[in-house]
Amino acid sequence: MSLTYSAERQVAVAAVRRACALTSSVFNKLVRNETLTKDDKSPVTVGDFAAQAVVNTILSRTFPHDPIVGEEDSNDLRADTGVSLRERVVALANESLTAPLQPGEDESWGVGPTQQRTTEDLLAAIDRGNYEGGRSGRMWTLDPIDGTKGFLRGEQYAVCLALIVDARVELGVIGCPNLPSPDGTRGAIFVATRGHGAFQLPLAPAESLATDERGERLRIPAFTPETLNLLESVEKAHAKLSFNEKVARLLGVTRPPTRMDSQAKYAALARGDGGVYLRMPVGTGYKEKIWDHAPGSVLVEEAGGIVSDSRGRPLDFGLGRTLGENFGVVAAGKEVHAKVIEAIQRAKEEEAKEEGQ
Ligand SMILES: Nc1ncnc2c1ncn2[C@@H]1O[C@H](COP(=O)(O)O)[C@@H](OP(=O)(O)O)[C@H]1O
Ligand SMILES: [Mg+2]
Ligand SMILES: [Mg+2]
Ligand SMILES: [Mg+2]
Repeated sequence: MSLTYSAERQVAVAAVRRACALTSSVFNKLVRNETLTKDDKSPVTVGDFAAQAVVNTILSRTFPHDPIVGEEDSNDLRADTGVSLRERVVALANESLTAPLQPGEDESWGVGPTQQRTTEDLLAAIDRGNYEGGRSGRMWTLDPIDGTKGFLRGEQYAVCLALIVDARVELGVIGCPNLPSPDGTRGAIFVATRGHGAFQLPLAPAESLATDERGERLRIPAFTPETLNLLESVEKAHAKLSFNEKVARLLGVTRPPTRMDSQAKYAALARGDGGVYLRMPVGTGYKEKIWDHAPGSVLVEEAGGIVSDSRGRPLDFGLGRTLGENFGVVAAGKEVHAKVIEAIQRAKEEEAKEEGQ
């Protein structure tokens, strides 16, 4: 029987919930100069930095020896020009960390309000995410805001945290503050532990909810070509959407794709809102990051699906901060997955012919 990782699950869910509350409140108050452009030209906001400080601080209280592979680092905040940003990040992180005990939190796991932290404490907490990753041992991987561009547009984004042990993702938590539910509300949290299923929980649990709440179990349903559709990125620079069109046609898909930012795509797939997540490289040599796929992959696998690269090879989380040699990502239910891998091969042949003409 696989381990249940119940302490890790409790702590990770609590940390992601606190970070989601933080990012939601930041969005409503965000001003233009609270966003920086990183060296790779991608945006990062005070919300990304503060959420990483909060999650890493909470993780480090209960698991002080676990290394963390986090997306952000404090270099830009430490630079002189970042003074006001730095102060905002510190205030936001402290507000979140010192907030009273939340429903669903269990102090016996070391989860709950903490003392105010100094600026240096919080910058150091962000930099706890500097671990290089690797094949052996325990490590966490954190994307404090996945889909920063979606976050800035007021659309989908996710706070994503996973525990990886010996290169295998054992636990994944994805908080989606803006994800709509059929009942008209917004926000949900998705949790999966390897061997123990995938679940959806309320983002903000009711006061009465027991701390060991399991939530609603998720299973990917069966699809026909008529009910199938693709889940894909909003950002054209992140995935080759023209290739997705070819694959959809070869699969006989008639419904238009659902475009959404972040690992909310994996969450949507796990609960049956869309049948395939397809992400093909745009051809710039970009290597996918482990924090963009670790929690989503265990969630979909525990919902009965398969996650691989576009050639059908397993994603390798043991190569460091990136997925290294993997080429693209395909996530889907078992039957659909096999058909997609086949369709990708045919789409590649078509493409080669077109290019040869
Ligand atoms: N050229 C590129 N190709 C593929 N993914 C990219 C990319 N540039 C950035 N990304 C990643 O795409 C993620 C968002 O995924 P999606 O397109 O599914 O919304 C970003 O996460 P962040 O927003 O956390 O930086 C970033 O890591
Ligand atoms: Mg980013
Ligand atoms: Mg990301
Ligand atoms: Mg991010």
